[in-house]
Amino acid sequence: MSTMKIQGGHRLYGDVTIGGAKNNIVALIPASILSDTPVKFEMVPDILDVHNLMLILQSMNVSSEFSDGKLTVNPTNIKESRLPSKAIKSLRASYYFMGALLGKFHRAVVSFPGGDNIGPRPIDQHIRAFEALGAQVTEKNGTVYIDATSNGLKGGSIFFDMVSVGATINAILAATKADGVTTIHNVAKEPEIVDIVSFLNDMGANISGAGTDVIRIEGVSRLAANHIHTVIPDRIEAGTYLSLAVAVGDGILIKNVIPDHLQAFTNKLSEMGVQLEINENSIYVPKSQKLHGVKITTAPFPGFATDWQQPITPVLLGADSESIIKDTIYPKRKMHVGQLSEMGAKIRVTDDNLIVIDPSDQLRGTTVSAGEIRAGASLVIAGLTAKGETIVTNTDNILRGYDNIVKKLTGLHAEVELIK
Ligand SMILES: CC(=O)N[C@H]1[C@@H](OP(=O)(O)OP(=O)(O)OC[C@H]2O[C@@H](n3ccc(=O)[nH]c3=O)[C@H](O)[C@@H]2O)O[C@H](CO)[C@@H](O)[C@@H]1O
Ligand SMILES: C=C(OP(=O)(O)O)C(=O)O
Repeated sequence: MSTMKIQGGHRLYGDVTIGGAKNNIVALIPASILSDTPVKFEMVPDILDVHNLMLILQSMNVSSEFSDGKLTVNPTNIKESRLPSKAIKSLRASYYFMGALLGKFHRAVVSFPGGDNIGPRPIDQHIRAFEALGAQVTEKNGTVYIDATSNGLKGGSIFFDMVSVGATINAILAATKADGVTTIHNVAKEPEIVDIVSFLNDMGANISGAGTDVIRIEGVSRLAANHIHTVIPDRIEAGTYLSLAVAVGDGILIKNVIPDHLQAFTNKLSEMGVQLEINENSIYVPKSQKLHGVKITTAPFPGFATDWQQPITPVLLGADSESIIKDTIYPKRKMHVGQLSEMGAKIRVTDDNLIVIDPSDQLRGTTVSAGEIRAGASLVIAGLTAKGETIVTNTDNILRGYDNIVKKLTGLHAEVELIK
């Protein structure tokens, strides 16, 4: 595990370019095994999740090459094989191989995924989707066995109990090559879902309704990549740099963003009193003046993302009144709270799982641990605002999903160092 050393208390300035979205590429890579030809992506973030997905591909005899933000995946010699459980457990999105392998071979054997420690993360809705398509699903010793080889994979109707990004994408991956028509109700509408559908349709899939509550899929037998697919900008990384810019910036331009994907976040910043300059694909954050406390309730897209609640917390510590965060998606997602308290933040969790943030004096640097990716982002921003040195341990959790973070921070004149 690596460690990050931060010398806090300096104002930051300049510009930063947002990379491709983690939650987009981690679905696109498993989806690429459905193709009958090599697939190319650009604007691929250099994050540990991508490298671990490449290891999983390799175990299936799928070659991949990654350099300079360009990734090629060649699934033409794919073989069914045992997937490496260490890599599978290193990230959440390895569960997309369930849907992708089911679509490709009509069966899949995949261990339970890993990912962030943010409270219970069941996969019952994914399983419900596979069963609705005719698969039999069993679980033994932490491994999920999904099999539709006896009667084939057939289109069906899927009704989700709750809106789930992962279950929606897994259902799409499985149904794309199933026999007949599938309708999926109560689906997630995140931009990453709209993009994966556009990637699959571009290869010959027949999927409509992405971005609405119901997706309809007419199965096809062959997919072939015709174009290089560009990964969409990471709206969570953008929210992280927006937070940093408000917390400690003297004028920061955030480039390569889709402002529409950020509306819930930028609206909250405006409500706090931040005067953002929102352009077509960039946002300028001037030095902030007085900030007001706000109430935040996380929700599925287009609501305020759960993945933003921790990065925005150090900004709320600098407000002139109390703020309250209610995470409806992951009510127990609070790994940053104790660590921020160690730095002197006035922050607490109530019995009913609200995070209450009071105006706090200047934080002080100390050693804290990045319990998960967004808690880690929160601590990095806090460390940049704090007096003295902050050591963030367990930074592999941050490197799972933040592209070139040290380079980007030093580009903004931060004093940050990664110790491997
Ligand atoms: C790789 C990826 O894209 N990760 C994102 C994805 O995770 P992920 O896809 O795992 O999250 P979901 O959208 O599935 O989870 C939403 C809610 O549904 C619940 N649920 C989900 C599936 C299921 O079968 N049963 C069930 O009860 C979850 O516990 C959670 O409370 O969406 C989350 C919510 O926006 C984000 O925080 C993650 O960054
Ligand atoms: C929860 C997250 O990631 P994952 O689903 O990959 O664990 C996240 O990106 O904030």
